[in-house]
Amino acid sequence: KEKVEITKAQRALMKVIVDAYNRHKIPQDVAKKLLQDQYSAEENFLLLTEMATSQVQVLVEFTKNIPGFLSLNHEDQIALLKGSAVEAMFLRSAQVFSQKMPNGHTEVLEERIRKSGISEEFMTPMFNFYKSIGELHMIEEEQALLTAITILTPDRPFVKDQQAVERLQEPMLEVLRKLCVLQHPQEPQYFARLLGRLTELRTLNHYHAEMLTSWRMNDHKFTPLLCEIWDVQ
Ligand SMILES: O=C(NC1CCCCC1)[C@H]([C@@H]1CCCCO1)n1c(-c2ccc(Cl)cc2)nc2cc(F)c(Cl)cc21
Repeated sequence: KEKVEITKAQRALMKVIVDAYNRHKIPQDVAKKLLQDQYSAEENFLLLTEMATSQVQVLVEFTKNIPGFLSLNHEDQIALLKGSAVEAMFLRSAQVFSQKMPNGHTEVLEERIRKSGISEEFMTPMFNFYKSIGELHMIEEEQALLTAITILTPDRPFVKDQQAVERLQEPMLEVLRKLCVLQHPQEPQYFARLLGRLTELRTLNHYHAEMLTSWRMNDHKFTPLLCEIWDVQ
């Protein structure tokens, strides 16, 4: 039976990541807004682009707090942010969707999102992902570490020094692995399931540009930042 113990240094690393994650959380009010009123496809699209734009800004701030990130090659820093922004947005959306809500609220939220203007064909993969994240009942340390691990994916397009990124990602993976063993002792496969979600997240990457351009409305307007980050317009 492996005696798992998180070292002082690993606890310190986890604290830096969780503090940064909590400082840079997107306001949960997008869920509240969607629960309050029904919006037109145009209003929903505008809400999404506004939320996604501010989430990218928040993601940059969070990433700057990842120990060692700012010492990476500058082009690689951009490549990591550009390569992970969409996944970080879906991961954050899944975490917002999975948060504990009063009875019946999640169903209303799901209904509102299903009717928000997104094409039917993307609902299944998107909600399958949201529900698989929900089933994990992640604690905030796991959410924060998983977001940092997603950003520090070495094999993003155009990353030159992949080894440097691996050297930053590995300690995060090790802390998360230990945390999973300590947090879910009855479930030895929990860590593997968590990493499996990152594979599912990459498949949503493929759909996102089409999800946006097929939004049931004319004339899809994006902010300049989203044009940079998303492969749209
Ligand atoms: O704003 C959203 N997500 C933000 C993004 C930044 C981080 C915080 C959450 C969108 C909403 C969906 C309805 C129409 C308005 O947009 N959204 C998406 C979503 C994201 C990408 C695409 Cl292409 C389609 C849908 N899934 C969501 C799950 C949820 F629980 C909630 Cl509350 C909102 C969610």
